Amino acid sequence: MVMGGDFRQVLPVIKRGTRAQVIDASLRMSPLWLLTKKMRLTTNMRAINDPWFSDFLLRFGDGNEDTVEGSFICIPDDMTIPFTIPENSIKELINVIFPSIQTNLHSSDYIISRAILSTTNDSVNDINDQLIDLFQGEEKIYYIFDEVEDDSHNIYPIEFLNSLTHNVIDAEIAIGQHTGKIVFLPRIPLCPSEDDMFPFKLKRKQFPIQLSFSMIINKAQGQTIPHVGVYLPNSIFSHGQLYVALSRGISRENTKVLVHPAKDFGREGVYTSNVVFREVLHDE
Ligand SMILES: Nc1ncnc2c1ncn2[C@@H]1O[C@H](COP(=O)(O)OP(=O)(O)OP(=O)(O)O)[C@@H](O)[C@H]1O
Repeated sequence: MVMGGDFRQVLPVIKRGTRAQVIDASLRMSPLWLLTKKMRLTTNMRAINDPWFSDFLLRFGDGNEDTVEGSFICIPDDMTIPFTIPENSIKELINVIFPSIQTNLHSSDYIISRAILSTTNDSVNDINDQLIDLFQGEEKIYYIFDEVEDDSHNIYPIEFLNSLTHNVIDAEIAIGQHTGKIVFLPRIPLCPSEDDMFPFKLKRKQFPIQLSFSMIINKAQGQTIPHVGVYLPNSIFSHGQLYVALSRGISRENTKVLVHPAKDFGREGVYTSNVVFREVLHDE
């Protein structure tokens, strides 16, 4: 069996887990780790043309970058969007990552090579809303359809009748091995699983799609984003989050960070927190 990974990146999520529990769940702590033959990939192919950027990623990913107050690292000025007031700064970040968007709305090459990453669904939704508002054209509403599983009485609710008008979305695949293919996306039933929010099981029929001009950092893991914006309205809170966000980029020039509000340490530069659990990186 061949496994691949980078312990500088975010670790498996343990709900409400302590640092010790999160570390304990890592493969690094498994007895299997000692029996594994390790091979190291040492060249960052994604950022091959920007050695400074590769080194910077490794420095703070390994927890070796100089810090202030234990965990705050300095982001070089040219990689930052100055924070003024929230609305203006976010607009500026959007303009830098999605320049001339009005003339590129229909270019899939343009759209798939850029994204803004953030920490919470709220900020992601806010940025997605601002970007989708820039698209012109007729708005169509596609209703979701909620039902309680095994509820046989509520057979034809209004939402269901509504759903008959637009049954599928026809879409063109923009990325990956099926690029260019036209596909029909139907609604599929989704059941919110883990959280026992309700005493019954809710089934929601909806289109399995999501705007992705902006996405949360964990969702971006594994992707290459040539023009990446990172919006940090609050501090990074887990191991490897800042590293995953910034290492999606290919160069210092095309990676922009907006920290809100930037913590003032009475010195030049924009500082943001970086969490590194050194125990998973080094045999200690
Ligand atoms: N040998 C190579 N030659 C040229 N480009 C490469 C090579 N290996 C990887 N790349 C490019 O580098 C980028 C990152 O590759 P890949 O997604 O496989 O890395 P990864 O280790 O999974 O990264 P991460 O874990 O950070 O997401 C991709 O754009 C890929 O095309």
